[in-house]
Amino acid sequence: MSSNYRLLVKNAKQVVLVCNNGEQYLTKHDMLSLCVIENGSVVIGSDGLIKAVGPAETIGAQYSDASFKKVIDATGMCVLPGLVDAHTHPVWAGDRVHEFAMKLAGATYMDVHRAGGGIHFTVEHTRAASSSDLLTSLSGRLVRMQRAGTTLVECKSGYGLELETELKMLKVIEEARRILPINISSTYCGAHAVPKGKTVKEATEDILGVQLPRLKEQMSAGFLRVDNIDVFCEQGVFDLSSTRSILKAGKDMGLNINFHGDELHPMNSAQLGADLGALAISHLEEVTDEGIAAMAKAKTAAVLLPTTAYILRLPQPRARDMLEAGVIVALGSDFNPNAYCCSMPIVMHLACVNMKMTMSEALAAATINSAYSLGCSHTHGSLEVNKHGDLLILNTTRWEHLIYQLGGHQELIRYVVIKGNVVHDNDQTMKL
Ligand SMILES: N=CN[C@@H](CCC(=O)O)C(=O)O
Ligand SMILES: [Zn+2]
Repeated sequence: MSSNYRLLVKNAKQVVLVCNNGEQYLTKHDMLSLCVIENGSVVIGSDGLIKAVGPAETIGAQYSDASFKKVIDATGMCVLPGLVDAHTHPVWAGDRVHEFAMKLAGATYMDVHRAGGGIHFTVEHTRAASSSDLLTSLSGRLVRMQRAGTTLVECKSGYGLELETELKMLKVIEEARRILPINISSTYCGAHAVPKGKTVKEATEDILGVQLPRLKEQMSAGFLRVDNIDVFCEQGVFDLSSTRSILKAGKDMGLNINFHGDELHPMNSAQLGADLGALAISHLEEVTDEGIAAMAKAKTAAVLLPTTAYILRLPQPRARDMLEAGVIVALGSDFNPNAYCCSMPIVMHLACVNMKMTMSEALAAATINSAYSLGCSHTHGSLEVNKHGDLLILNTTRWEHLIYQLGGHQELIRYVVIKGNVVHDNDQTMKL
């Protein structure tokens, strides 16, 4: 074997594959015993795809004649798949640190929203911002996520609420996709709030009659690639019937349904999503038993967002009930001006402590299941041959340290690799 390969990661103390049978998602007990190789190596080809992963000795013998552009000796270190952040709102101008103070003093999310703050505050600032300023701040946020181990991230629009700004945001996401190594799944979220001065009916008509047709044109012309459609289905935002018509129209355009539901009130969003064949529903703090059963049956992923309940002091999503019912549970940071968190390791920690998930469940949720929620688990979310060579190398001998050491990821993550290229090399890591 003498062809050229991009990367060899050799002799790692642990290589966490997550799964190794081409599973598209994991549920129930399969989330409890992840596939881990002790003393393993990984080979990534010049196309950025994984060519081999297995015991270090076997790989060493098989590839003894091969040449590699880069070799990383991972002795005493752990390798795991790049993390997948299944829910973020990273394109915006104007932070909301002042609202954080209001919420700490007792205001609820909806108190702030109804008073014209919250999403409305961000919409005003994002409408006024230039594309280049939005791209600069988006890039900084994505680099921060990447340093914390995220290699695939879902990015929503949704702070425009009218055609021009929604398109501006989606184009900024498209540009980030072009210039940055991180993988992006792009989501149109024009129904993130009812714009000031409009009724739900008028906002829905604008989305159906103006925004979606224009988006379709832009996509067909190859100017934009959008993967998912989202709606905030909530009391005082989009009701069940407007949500249904918007999601259905998006699906007819070929977009995956992936929306906000059952967050602050039980809306039967889970049942609606299951009925429409949604790939994912996020939040679900108020999901009912019927909603959980419907999602398990329809294989609609539940994207749980531990930062939301933490920051807003809401009841925690019922992760254990969902896991026991066989729902495909995924995780997201929900990065947005309300929940300013770029770190999936912190999200996994919160999921374990506050939502009672095990560390294995949290890692499966933040890799293969998050990839499934974005329709990408055939290419991402585990270390298997022919998948993308996206991985993390931790300066520790057990992978669980990434979750255990709250906020310790900056010291633990030595390398972040995307398609076999090192995109982050932190030689300040410490064995702690
Ligand atoms: N709940 C709706 N949307 C976001 C919050 C967005 C914002 O407050 O700007 C969420 O997922 O938490
Ligand atoms: Zn959200």
